[in-house]
Formats: sequence, C-alpha cells, structure tokens
Amino acid sequence: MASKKLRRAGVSQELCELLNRHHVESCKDLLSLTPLEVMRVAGLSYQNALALMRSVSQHCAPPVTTLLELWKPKSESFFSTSLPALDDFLRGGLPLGTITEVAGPSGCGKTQMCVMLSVLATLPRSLGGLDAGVVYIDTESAFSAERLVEMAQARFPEHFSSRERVLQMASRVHVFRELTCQDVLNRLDRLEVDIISTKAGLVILDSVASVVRKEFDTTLPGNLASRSNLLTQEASTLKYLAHQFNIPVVLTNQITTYLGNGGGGVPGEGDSGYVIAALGNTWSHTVNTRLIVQYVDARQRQIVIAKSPVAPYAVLNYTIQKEGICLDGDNQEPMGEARDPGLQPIRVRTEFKYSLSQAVGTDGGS
Ligand SMILES: Nc1ncnc2c1ncn2[C@@H]1O[C@H](COP(=O)(O)OP(=O)(O)OP(=O)(O)O)[C@@H](O)[C@H]1O
Repeated sequence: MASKKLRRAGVSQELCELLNRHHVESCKDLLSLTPLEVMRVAGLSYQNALALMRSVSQHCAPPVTTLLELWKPKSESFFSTSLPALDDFLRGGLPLGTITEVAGPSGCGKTQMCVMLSVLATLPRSLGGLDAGVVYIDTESAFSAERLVEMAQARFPEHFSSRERVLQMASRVHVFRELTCQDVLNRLDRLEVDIISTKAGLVILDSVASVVRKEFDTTLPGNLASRSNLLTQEASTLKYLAHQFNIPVVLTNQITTYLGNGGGGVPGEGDSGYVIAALGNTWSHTVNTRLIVQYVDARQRQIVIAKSPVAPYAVLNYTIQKEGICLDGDNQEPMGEARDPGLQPIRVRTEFKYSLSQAVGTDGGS
C-alpha cells in the first residue's frame, strides 16, 4: 500500500511534480519525511504539510474489509480458466487479487496456459471473460502472436469468426519483452501505470524464474540472499498491485526434478519421484495458488493443484491442442476420493505430494 504513487493518493499533479523533483514519488517516500522536510520540499505551511501527510496516510492505510464484503458471488471473485473441472476445484477459477503460479518442466504447457488466459481475459463477460486488457511480461521471448490468434480462433470459433474481433482481441494484449532482472524490475516499477493505461484485468509474468536463474549463480556466496531479496521485491509489488486492482496475477516458474538418489542424491527420498520448486522456500510461500504441470507421457500431461486456499490437492489430466489446454474430462475427483479407475496416476502422485512438501522445506532451490 505504501508504494502507491502520490498521484493515485489524491495529491494534485502540480504538487506531485514538485515532490518528484526531490525523489518523493510514493506514499512511503512522503511519509518517511518529517513535517518540516515536507514543508521544505513542497513549499507548504506547517498546517498544510500536516494535512497533506494525514491525507496521504489515509489513502494508503489498508481499508477494513468485512467477511460480508468478501463473500461475493463467485463470478466477482474468480477468473474462469474455461476448464470446468479446474474451475470447479478452484471454486470458480483463479482468485482475483492474488498471485497464481504455474510451475513445471520445460515444454509442459506453461506458456500455452498463459496465452490461453490472455485470450480469455479479453473476452466479453457474457463469454466468461474479463472484458479487459492484458499486461504480458515475457522474459523468455516465448510469446507468439500467431499462436495467440490460432488458439483464440480454435477455442472460440464463432466469436472470432470476424477479423475485426481478432484484431480487437490482439490489440488488448500488451506484450513487454524484458530479458534481464533489471528490466523486469523496471517494468514492475511502471506496472501500476501500465495496468491503468492498458485497462488490464490480468497480469502475466512468464517466467519469473528464467532471468533470475540466468543471472544468479546460487553456488556463489551472497547470491542466494541477493536473489531472495530481488524475488521478495518483485513479489511484494505484484501482490500489492493484484490486491489494489483486484486482478489475477499469473506467474510461471520452472521446476527442478530429481528422480531418486541417482537423479540428485537427495537423502531420505528413496527412489520416489522428487520435485522441488526452483526458487526456494521464501518464494514458495509468496504464491497464493500453485498449479504444477507435469508430463505423464509425450502427449498426456497433468495439472496438479498443489497449493490453494480453497481447493483440495487434486490432479487433472490434459493435452495441448490447437485450442490450447484441454482437460481429459470434467468429472475428475480430489485426491483420495477418486472413484474412476482411469485416474490411477493420482495414486502414483501420492508419493509426489509428500516429496513436494518436504522438498520445499529448504531455501536452496537451484
Ligand atoms: N499449435 C499447437 N498444437 C498443439 N500443441 C502445441 C501447439 N503449440 C505448442 N504446443 C505444445 O506446447 C508445448 C510447449 O509448451 P510451452 O511453450 O507452454 O512450454 P513451457 O512449459 O512454457 O516451457 P518453458 O519452460 O521451456 O518455457 C510444445 O511442446 C507442444 O507440445
């Protein structure tokens, strides 16, 4: 809240410009000054300086929210993924105002999921969309406009039968290619303005892991702490903006998989599958909802709801088609309650579940 820009806290344009000249840009910057300093940098009387500080602190103080306000109809609190079984588990879709992470190995469909969500966000509300723009931060140069259009037309053939609608959809997805940690940080600094100017209802960061893993060799002393600080800074900006604009923020992340002792020498894990979130424990706790995607075989993949404040641990099978992510059926059950013998991979994943929770118990994710 304190990182809110002064312009958005009701301070006049003129006064903002005056304060900006002294590097006072956010509520936090202003409230870190004494009234005498505010008088000096803003050219105000003592009374007016106090009034300005009071007004800014009121704007950035977190409002009290009652349970009644939070208990909104489903459609107002979630962003439907258009995957009915996943939406059912998540009680309507990805929760607005929070961070969802899609984690998994390379090529498993994380970017496909992000592209699909981008199309969905631009759709009218009558089709389950958010009727909004998208800010898509691409750190891997993986975003493909052709794929976006192909997916939109294959998934919603009727809606996108007109070229005009395709162009309208494409013009609402704003892609920012940021290939270094500093570029990502700079983009996040400007994200509040970008969200407002693009009327974004969805923010995607694909991927959070690739740039930090490229730039921080965590075997070198000090790098793990620096990486952790950077991620904490990114997470706090994204959390604030997700909350402030009540929009979903979706991040992708890689996963390091160790297979038994041969694959990583992890003590105590025997030969069971073993997965560790690539960015360590601090990051792991930052994310509100975590979907892990994983391979079953070359074609078949799974989405695991590994962390959610509202959904049970669950596994859903999917394939990637022309129209994006397609679930194998909408009648899959939560872990431990599966009745369909066709869902046997869930039993295999019981080992995975416990391995995962143990695995993220260290901050040393590679
Ligand atoms: N038009 C398409 N039709 C069917 N499948 C496709 C199509 N385009 C891409 N795919 C599938 O999507 C996979 C790539 O998925 P994606 O780019 O989302 O991977 P990712 O998880 O983001 O990987 P990374 O972590 O390396 O970025 C390909 O391996 C392919 O199987």
